[in-house]
Amino acid sequence: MSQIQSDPSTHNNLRPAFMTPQKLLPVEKCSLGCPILDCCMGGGIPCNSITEIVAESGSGKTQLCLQLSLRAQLPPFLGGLSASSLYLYTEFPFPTRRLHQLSSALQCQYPQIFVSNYDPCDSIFLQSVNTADQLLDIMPQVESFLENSKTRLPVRVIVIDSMAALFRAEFENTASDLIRRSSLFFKISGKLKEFAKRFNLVVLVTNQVMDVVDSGEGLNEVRIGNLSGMYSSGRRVCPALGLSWANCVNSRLFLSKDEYESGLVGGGESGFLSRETRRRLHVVFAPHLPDLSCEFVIRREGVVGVNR
Ligand SMILES: Nc1ncnc2c1ncn2[C@@H]1O[C@H](COP(=O)(O)OP(=O)(O)OP(=O)(O)O)[C@@H](O)[C@H]1O
Repeated sequence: MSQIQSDPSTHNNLRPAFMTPQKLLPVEKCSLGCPILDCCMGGGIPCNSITEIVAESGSGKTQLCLQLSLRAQLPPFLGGLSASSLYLYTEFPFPTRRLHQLSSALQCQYPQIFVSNYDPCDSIFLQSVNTADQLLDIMPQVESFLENSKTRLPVRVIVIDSMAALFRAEFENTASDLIRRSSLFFKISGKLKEFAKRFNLVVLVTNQVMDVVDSGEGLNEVRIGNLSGMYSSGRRVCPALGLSWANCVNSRLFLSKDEYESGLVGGGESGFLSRETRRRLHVVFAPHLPDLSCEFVIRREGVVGVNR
C-alpha cells in the first residue's frame, strides 16, 4: 500500500512514495494541426490512453480520425509523433476519397516533409472489422503488428471508427446480452489500454449517440462528466454505448451540430432562408482537461476551429 507523506509546506511531499520522476513526465500529444482545437484539448490527443469522440452521424468524427492518422506522421516539432497509424474501420465503405483529399492538403502544407514520391496514405494501415468478437480476436495480430512491423514509421496510433457500430445490431436488451456486452467492453479496452501504455500509443475511438427520451418523470439518467446535458441538432442525446463503456475510456470529447437560419438569400418575396451548420467540440471528461469547448468547421483540408 502506498503511503502519503504529509508535509503541509510542500505539495511534492503529498505524492505517493512509489511515484517516480519518470511517471511525472508530460504526456506526449498528437496535434490536430489547428491551434484552436489543440488548445481545447490541452495540446492534442494524448498518448498512453484511450480518447473517445462521441457524436451523431455527420458530425465530423471520421474526419477527425483521418486527420489525426495523417498528422501523426509529422515530426514532433510540427506536432506529430513521426508515426504511422492502424485504422480499424467498422462502417463501410472506408472513406478513401476523403483520406486522399486530406492527404493531398497535408502534402501541400508540408512539401519539405512529404517529398514527391512519398504518399502519406501509405503510412495508414487499414483493417476492416465486422463484429466485437472479431475485434477481440484480432488483438494478438494487432500486438504483433505493433511489436514487429517493419513499417517506415513505427505504429503509434490506433483508430477504431466506429466502436458503437460493432455493438449496434448484435446485442439484445436482455440481461445475458448486457453482461456479454460489458464483458467485451472491458476485454477490448483492457487490451487497448495495455497497448497504449506499452507502445505509448494514441488510441482514438468513436461512439454514436442516441436520443434521450423523457419518460415524463424528468430526466434522471446518470450524468457523466461536466456537461449538464448533451444536445445536438436540437435534441437531447447520450452516448450509444452506455455507462460500462464510459468507464473504459480515459477522455471523452463530444461533437455537437446545430442548424441556424443565417440570412435571406435573394430578395423580396422570392428570397429564401439560408441555413448554416454550427459545430462545437466539447470536452466531456478528461483527467488532464478543464471544461472547454470550441466551434469548428469541416473543410476539404480538414477540421479547423473558429473564433466567433
Ligand atoms: N471535403 C469536405 N468539405 C466540407 N465538408 C465535408 C467534407 N467532407 C465531409 N464534410 C462534412 O463532414 C460531414 C461528415 O463528417 P463525418 O463523416 O466525419 O461524420 P461522422 O460523425 O463520422 O458521421 P458517421 O457517424 O455517419 O460516420 C458531412 O456531413 C459534411 O458536412
